[in-house]
Amino acid sequence: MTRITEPADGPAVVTAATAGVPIEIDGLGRSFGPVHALRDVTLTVAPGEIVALLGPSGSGKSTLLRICAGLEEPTSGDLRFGAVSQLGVAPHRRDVSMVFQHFALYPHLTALENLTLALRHGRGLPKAAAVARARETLDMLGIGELAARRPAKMSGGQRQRVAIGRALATRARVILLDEPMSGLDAQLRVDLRVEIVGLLRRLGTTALFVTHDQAEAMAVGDRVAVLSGGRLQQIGTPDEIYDRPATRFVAAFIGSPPMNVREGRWHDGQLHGDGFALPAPAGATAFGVRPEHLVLVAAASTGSGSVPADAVVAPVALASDALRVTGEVVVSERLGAERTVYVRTSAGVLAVRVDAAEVPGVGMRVTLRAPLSTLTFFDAAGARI
Ligand SMILES: Nc1ncnc2c1ncn2[C@@H]1O[C@H](COP(=O)(O)OP(=O)(O)OP(=O)(O)O)[C@@H](O)[C@H]1O
Repeated sequence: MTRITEPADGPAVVTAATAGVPIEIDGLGRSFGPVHALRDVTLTVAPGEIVALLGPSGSGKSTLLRICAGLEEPTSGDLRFGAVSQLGVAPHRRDVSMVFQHFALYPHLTALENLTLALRHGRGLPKAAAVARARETLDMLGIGELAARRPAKMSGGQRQRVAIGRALATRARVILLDEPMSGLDAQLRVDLRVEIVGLLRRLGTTALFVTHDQAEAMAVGDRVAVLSGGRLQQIGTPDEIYDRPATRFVAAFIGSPPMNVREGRWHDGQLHGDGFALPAPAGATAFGVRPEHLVLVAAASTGSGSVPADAVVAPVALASDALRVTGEVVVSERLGAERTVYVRTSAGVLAVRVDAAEVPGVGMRVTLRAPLSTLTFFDAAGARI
């Protein structure tokens, strides 16, 4: 049960959590004619857990969310909230609340009235209780001063805060958020996501959060579910998804820039490709290496002769290097404390993450190295070996 207390020195706060129910998505499929929007998706969300649904456009994220909301029926599989199947249960009979990409606030109502209406009609609260809950929720979101304002007189960020407030105010045990912050500017998105996560945690609501922004998914989700072509590629904590991608798709989708992936042919214990040959497990058809695992060593040729190959001292013993390619720096991008350097090698253009203090200039000849322990191998079906 959620409990509200009123501290002497501030707005009401929710002190107890665990209001959420578990969600079991069990072999869900959804076809639209020949289009398989979802294929055999199975995942469980724990009570109070936030799972981010991440994938490119058309991967099935919204369809999965709409099935959870009851706006769409699956073609196969089951959906349970707290062990109770929701198939055939009308949206308004499900204990869910949804936040859409577009605010969908009533334009003729103030912020307070928008929330109050949802609580009176959606949850059947008596007027006084609905107004009190609405005010408290606006305060929790730091927008109490907007209570009397209509949507037309709010900024986009304020409108979306009110829309999120309306969904959270209902205290539904499942909250579904469909790209709730797209359309807002970058800084506002970061601020708002911190607030949303904080609120969801305080309320203990089970949440599914759809986004195609991987940084947002990794920041918001206790776990991230990566979808591609209607299939669940992997579900795991942000660390698991990043450090141990289950498939080649996840490896190349997560990370900025993502993992460098190169194809080859395996024989005699090695993966052979254009410009490389590596010791590799049997069945490997591709290897991947994260940009931060490549060690960049200057190998420039100057007018007076060669610079020593290890002019930039690398903390990796040469003998253990599985990968060693040479090339030329083609782009160098400064990103805060780090720099991403793109190097054209015989194995194609590889992205390398270096400390911003290291400045390999464009046109510089460099060697890239990586020990075997940092390489990931994939089989012909794209699964990690
Ligand atoms: N009502 C529909 N009728 C026909 N096809 C549909 C319908 N809804 C979704 N689809 C198709 O199902 C697939 C998945 O769509 P969905 O909207 O779930 O993807 P998404 O990952 O949410 O994409 P986006 O990030 O662009 O919103 C797409 O190929 C889409 O065209």
